Order: sequence, then structure tokens, then C-alpha cells
Amino acid sequence: MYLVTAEQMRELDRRTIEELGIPAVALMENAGRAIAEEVVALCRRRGPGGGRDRGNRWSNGGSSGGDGGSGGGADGSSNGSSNCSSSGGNGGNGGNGSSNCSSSGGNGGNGGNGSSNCSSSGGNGGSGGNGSSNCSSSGGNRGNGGNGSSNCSSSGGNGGNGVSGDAAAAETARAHGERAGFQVSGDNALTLAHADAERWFILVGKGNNGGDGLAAARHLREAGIAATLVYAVPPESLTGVAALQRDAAAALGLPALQYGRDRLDLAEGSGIVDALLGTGAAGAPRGAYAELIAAANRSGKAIVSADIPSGLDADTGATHEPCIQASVTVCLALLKRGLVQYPGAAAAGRVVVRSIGIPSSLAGEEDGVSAHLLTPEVLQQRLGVDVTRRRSPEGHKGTYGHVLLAGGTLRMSGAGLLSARAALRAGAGLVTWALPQQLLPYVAGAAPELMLAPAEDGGAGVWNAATADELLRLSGQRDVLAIGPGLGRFAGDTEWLRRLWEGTACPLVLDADALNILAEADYSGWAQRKHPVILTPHPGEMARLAGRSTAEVQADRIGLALAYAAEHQVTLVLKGAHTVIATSEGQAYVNTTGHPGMGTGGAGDVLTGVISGLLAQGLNAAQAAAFGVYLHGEAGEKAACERGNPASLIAGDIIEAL
Ligand SMILES: NC(=O)C1=CN([C@@H]2O[C@H](COP(=O)(O)OP(=O)(O)OC[C@H]3O[C@@H](n4cnc5c(N)ncnc54)[C@H](O)[C@@H]3O)[C@@H](O)[C@H]2O)[C@@H](O)CC1
Ligand SMILES: Nc1ncnc2c1ncn2[C@@H]1O[C@H](COP(=O)(O)OP(=O)(O)O)[C@@H](O)[C@H]1O
Ligand SMILES: [K+]
Repeated sequence: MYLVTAEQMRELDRRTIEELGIPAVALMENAGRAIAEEVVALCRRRGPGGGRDRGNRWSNGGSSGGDGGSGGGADGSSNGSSNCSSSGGNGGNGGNGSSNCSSSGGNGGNGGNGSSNCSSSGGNGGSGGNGSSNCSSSGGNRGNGGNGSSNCSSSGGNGGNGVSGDAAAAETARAHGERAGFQVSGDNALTLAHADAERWFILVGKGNNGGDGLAAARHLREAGIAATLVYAVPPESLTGVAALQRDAAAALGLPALQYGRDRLDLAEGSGIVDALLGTGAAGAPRGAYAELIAAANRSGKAIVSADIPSGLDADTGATHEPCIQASVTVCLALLKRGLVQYPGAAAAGRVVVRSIGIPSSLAGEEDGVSAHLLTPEVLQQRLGVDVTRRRSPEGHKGTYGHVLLAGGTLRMSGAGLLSARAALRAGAGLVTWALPQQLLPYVAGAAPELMLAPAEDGGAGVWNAATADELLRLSGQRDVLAIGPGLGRFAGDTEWLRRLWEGTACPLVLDADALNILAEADYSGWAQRKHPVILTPHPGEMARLAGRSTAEVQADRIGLALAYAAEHQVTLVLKGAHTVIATSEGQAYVNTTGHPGMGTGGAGDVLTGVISGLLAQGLNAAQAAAFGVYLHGEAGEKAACERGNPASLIAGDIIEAL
């Protein structure tokens, strides 16, 4: 899935309109329809008079005592895998794609199209949509299986209801089975049983984002939902296709208010469509826009944002003051970069990308878009990774490469051990851990699968500059050298690292203090390497490398990662929630696997091991970095799920979940 900037989106809009001849108003009509469909889907999910529904598509949610995380969106444009766990609360809704939800003591999740595995104990089972669905529930109500194959088992509970979407259509078809041959069905996407209980305010800005909202209002009316327009500016100031939409809404007789002139209480409605500002916004929202955003957030109502939450920087994910806090963002045509980076990703809520007639193939053309969401499809098709990690039937340990890891000191021996063990779990055939000699008695036997290479440390249990020779010798027979976890700093470390940088004929992975050494050296003067370098900084280390503050790094992670990787000809892994991988060829990938529970000492050391283990098996730098980050995040999710409470997750759990 492509990730675009506002500028790139504008160019794709222009080409669609000018080169393909698709009228702008047709795109806007599609946008309005998509937004209305997502409002209806949200109303269905929460039921009449429901709450705010602030699920987040990009974070795989886990919660206790509350609502479970929400899976993918409501339709085909938001395929994805989603893992939700919840205890004592409601399970999440699984959208299209694969979804694994488990919940205890609460309601099971709804399975959307695709394959869905839900288990729930002590609560209600989920509804399975189209595709295959496995639901098991004990002590509660059984869920409904939709079309396709469905296996539901329940013990000690009642058969449940809660038919939705295509499952309802299947039910109707069965009821009318005797009259097969003549069936009429309506527009399911805009059908809502309790439409008359809904009243939505549509906040309309001056530009095309406002036009999208106006089109959405007409489609909501079609669904039977009362829609009241709230213009941020005098309606007569709208121009172009937005003005056409204004006139159509007026001709249909949709009620309209003007902010500042008419009385308005957003709390009187049941939801809000935010169509104030989109990709044409510049700077922090001003005047009536700022006041409407603040009032919408205060109202406590569900907010569906058109394209991006108003107040979000579409390129960086930075949020201005104020910024809409959406339940759902209906992103139009292509995913905007700002929606996948925090804090924007949190402000956006659940993100649904909807096609509106702008061909995504335009984005892939020459001089096209350089950033992508890291999905299994992108890993396989764009990066050429075998995500099944197939082993050859005739393979042996020599087939899968040999990692050499240099790290660990007496005070930080665990970091080296975590990295080395993770490299083994990533599938490396052999792993040698080079460590200061004094550590040997303490770590010998800690991981019997490892080979240990003690380096002369003069009895101090720390690294010294003289060990470079030994590491250079060892690296000659290894496939990758990883340096950094638990390394510490020592006299002469800059020259030590320079010798390894210039003297090793295999890929290099640098983490932790190896990055801090690099940050202090002007390594642009070091000899160019023939073999790739992967740097894995967290935001603090990135700040030192780039000579900026951590806040500046976080303000535009994708932009900075792309620039740094291209300038220094390295593969850069900028860690943190939604890690960014940037390649030396100018491509960026944003990972969304992972879990807040991974904010624990040593989690990064595990990642270094995983990436090194993949490099040893012959993956190139971009493949190993991207797939390593993806697997590491997935293992973190699994480990958090298994621990029950994610706060108890420790780095070793991630290794065991690999
Ligand atoms: N063909 C197209 O261009 C399409 C555009 N679409 C929609 O159009 C949006 C982009 O539309 P526009 O380029 O008209 O821009 P916007 O609708 O995002 O807003 C631009 C207007 O908002 C005002 N404004 C900008 N920054 C402000 C601030 N900080 N405070 C207060 N007011 C501010 C200005 O008056 C400006 O004219 C997209 O996000 C999307 O929703 C869709 O309808 C699809 C097709
Ligand atoms: N909230 C989060 N969501 C997803 N991943 C996270 C989150 N917090 C931390 N991580 C991941 O955990 C790892 C932490 O790495 P790092 O900060 O280097 O830890 P350490 O130095 O202790 O090993 C990184 O891969 C990071 O992306
Ligand atoms: K908006």
C-alpha cells in the first residue's frame, strides 16, 4: 500500500482529472459516498445511541476491562491482519483480511470478510462474515457464522444473534428460498435499521474537503440519517466543485447552519463528520476552524474524518493545536503518510482507505511514490521476501549462514545474550558471540546453542581498541557482523569501529553504542564499504546521528529517515511505534506490527539479532531490515497476548514468540 504526501496526492489528482479525463466532481461524489458508507458502518457497529468508538486500525489493540481493539475497516479497501485481545471487555471488530481475536469475560469480536479466528470465554461469541471463520465460545452466547465455511462451537451458552452485513443477506436468501429466481435487495452499504435515531452534523470547510462532506451529507440523507450542514465560512465563499456540492445539498433541502451566525450545539447530534480541512490545509487551524474542531472534540460524539483529521499535518503525522480526535478516518484514494505516524495515527482512530476513482497504479509509475505501508504483500511482491521462511529439505546449518555478534560487557551482558539468541531464532545456522573474556564464566551455558569467542579484555570485563584485530579475523569466516548491544564506550572506540567498518567484507549491523560512536565520528570520511550497513537507532540515537533533537526526529520520521539513508548510503531502521525502514535507494517502509508492551529494556537488542539472523540467511539489507522489523513486531504482539497483561512483557518473551 502506497503512502503519499499531500503534494504527491495533488499531482495524482491532477493527472487523473487532466490525463484520464475523469471529472473532479465525480471523484468528490465517490469520496462523499465512501464517507457516508463508513458513517453507516460505524452506526451499525455501535448500535443506536452508541458511544464514541475510538478504535485504532493501526495499533493492534489489547485491553483489559474495556473495549478490545478494532480490526480492519468495514470493507475491501482496508484489508489487513489484526490481532486483538481483550479481557473483561468487548472483543474487537475484525475487518477484511485475517483477524485473530480472543476475549475472555466479554463479547467476542465480529469477524469481517476473510478468515477470522475468534475465541471468547464467558462472553458472547462474535459474528463471522464472509470467508472462513472459526469461532469458539464457552460459557457465553455463540456467534453467527456468515457466508463461506464457518466453524462455531459453544459450550454452556445460548445460540446468539447479531446478524450483520452479508450474513444478513444470506439469512434473507434462506428465508425466501422457496422463491429463488426472483430476489430484490437494496443498497446494503447505505441501509441502517435504526437510521431515524441518528442525527449527524457535517462540519464543512471552504475547500474540496468541505465538498466531500457536502456529498457525504446527501448520501447520509439517502440512508435515512438526518444530516445538518455546519459551514465554517459563509457558504457563498465556496468555489469550484465544492460550490456544486453546496448547491446540490441546498436543492435537496438539507438543513444548514453557519458557524458564528446560527445557534449550534454539537452535543445534540449523534455523530460528526469532520470535513473542515484536508490535504490543502496550511499550518494550525485558524478562527472558526479551530473553534469547531475544539467543540467537536469536546462534544464526546463519534467523529468521522474526511481524508485526514482536521488539524493533522498530512505529511508528517504531527498534530496542530487543535486537531480532531477521530473515531474513523476515511482516507481517500491513497494512504497519507501522516496517518501512519504518531501522534497522527492516534488522532485518526481507525483508518479506512477508500478508492474514489484515482488509479493507484499512477502512484507506482516512474518518479512515483517512495513510501509504503509494510504489509505481507509489500514484503513479498515489492521486496521479494519469502515470508514463509521456507527451509530447504536438504539444507544444513551451513546453508543458513553464520552471524558474528560483538557486544556485551560485564555490566550489560544480557544485551549481547538477547541479540545472539534472537539471531538463532531468526533462523541463522550458526551464531558466534564475541565478548570480553571476563564474561565467559557467567554466560557459558546460558544459551547452549551459541558459540562464544572471548576477546582479551585485560581482566576488566569491557571492550578495548585492541580487540579489532581479533574481530576482523573472526569476521573473515562469518556472513554478517553485528556490533553494539551492551558494547559500552571505551578509549579508542572510534578508530576501533572505523577499522571494522573498513575492514570487514560482510554486511554490518550497528546498534546501541556502536551508533553513539558513529554519531561522534565524521564517518563520511571513512572508506566506502562494498557491503551494506544497517543502522538501527531509536529516536534518541537517531537524534545524535542526525545532530537534531529527539522532538525534531519524531516530528517527521519518514522524511528524516529517507534523507539520512540516502545521504549516508545506509539502510536505516528508525525504531519506535510504527518503525520506519529507509533504504539507501530512497524507499521507505512503515511497519505497523508491534505492541506498546515492547517498550522494555532489551527489545531493541532482540531486533538487532533478528535482522542479523536474516542477513546471514542471504536476505539483502532492505529485505532483512523490513522483514526483521515486521517479524519482531509480530512476535511482540504474540508475546503480549500470551502474557495476558502486556505490561509484563520482557524482551526474552519476544525471542520465545519468534
Ligand atoms: N480532485 C481533488 O482535488 C479531490 C480532492 N478531494 C478532497 O479535497 C481535499 C483537498 O482539498 P483542498 O485542496 O481544496 O484543500 P482543503 O479542503 O484541505 O482546504 C483548503 C482551504 O481551507 C482553508 N485553510 C487552509 N489552511 C487553513 C488553516 N490552517 N486554518 C483555516 N483555514 C485553512 C483555505 O481557505 C483553503 O482554501 C482532500 O483532502 C480531499 O478531502 C477529494 O474530493 C477527491 C478529489
Ligand atoms: N509502543 C511501541 N509499539 C511498537 N513497538 C515498540 C513500541 N515501543 C517500543 N517498541 C519497539 O521495541 C524496540 C525497543 O528498542 P530500543 O529502544 O532500542 O530498546 P533497547 O535499547 O532497550 O533494546 C524497538 O524495536 C521498538 O520499535
Ligand atoms: K478532514
